[in-house]
Amino acid sequence: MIRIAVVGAAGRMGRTLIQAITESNECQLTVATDRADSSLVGADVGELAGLGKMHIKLSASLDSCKDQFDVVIDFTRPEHTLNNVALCQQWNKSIVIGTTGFSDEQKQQLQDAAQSTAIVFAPNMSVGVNLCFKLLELAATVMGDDADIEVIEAHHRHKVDAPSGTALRMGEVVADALGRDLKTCAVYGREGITGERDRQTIGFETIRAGDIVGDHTVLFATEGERVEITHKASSRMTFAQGAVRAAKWLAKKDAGLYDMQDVLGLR
Ligand SMILES: NC(=O)C1=CN([C@@H]2O[C@H](COP(=O)(O)OP(=O)(O)OC[C@H]3O[C@@H](n4cnc5c(N)ncnc54)[C@H](OP(=O)(O)O)[C@@H]3O)[C@@H](O)[C@H]2O)C=CC1
Ligand SMILES: O=C(O)C1=N[C@H](C(=O)O)C[C@H](O)C1
Repeated sequence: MIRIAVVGAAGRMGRTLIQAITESNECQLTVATDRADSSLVGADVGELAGLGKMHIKLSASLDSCKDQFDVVIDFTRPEHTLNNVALCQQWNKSIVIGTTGFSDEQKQQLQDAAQSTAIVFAPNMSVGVNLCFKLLELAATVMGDDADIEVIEAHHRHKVDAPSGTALRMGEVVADALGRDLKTCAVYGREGITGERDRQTIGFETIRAGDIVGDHTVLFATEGERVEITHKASSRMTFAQGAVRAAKWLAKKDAGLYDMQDVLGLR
């Protein structure tokens, strides 16, 4: 049995992860934490996730539980994730990271930590989105520089980062396939007198509304036809099940920075 600690356990993904781990035969939830000042600390995490009593209390931090888990699953915020990575480094634990919104400097910190820690870091844990990354490579190669390329994403009103981590990764995949640097060719939203579109750019549009779980479309448009590659998540369970799959896979791995393409054998 792989013993799992879920951090951010009271959050949207945290609660879904508790459910997904409970449904897995090879994993066991042993630790769940959230903000130290949360009024939910001390609550039964099974009840938090709507599953009835599990007799595991929501803890204020990982410190007091370090002998009780093998792998951490973290869907929180970048600063908190980096703290948890430092603890995993110190205690020789593995970590699956779904958190998005990292700066380049923070991503470098993850890369550095992976010298001595096994990390799966992926902006989207669903099988479908990871399949789309492969389809995008092909579409970009075939449609090439003839196409105008736009990445459009929609998420719920509570999301705090934009564009989504998935949209940015989609942009990177397309840019890499076309030999472009996303840092210099990305255009984020448009307003006012923008001038005509530069074909070398990759545009990003963000929608935040209601309870949308996560929609992503990459549009390749030429004069005469359009190709659209779309993924729509209808339940957070798809991300949670992907994260549990990653935790099982990671438990047998040496230090390194991996993503869901590695976990799913798509590399
Ligand atoms: N890779 C993937 O497949 C997916 C990634 N995500 C990403 O996962 C992250 C979380 O999403 P979601 O679950 O919707 O967000 P939520 O805000 O619902 O959950 C985050 C949880 O982490 C807690 N938290 C945040 N900061 C700290 C901290 N410093 N110390 C302790 N606890 C903290 C929050 O507490 P509080 O509410 O008090 O701040 C909250 O309970 C986002 O970055 C999102 O983009 C989401 C879905 C899929
Ligand atoms: O915040 C979310 O909800 C999601 N975030 C991830 C992202 O930023 O790409 C993945 C998913 O689309 C849901």
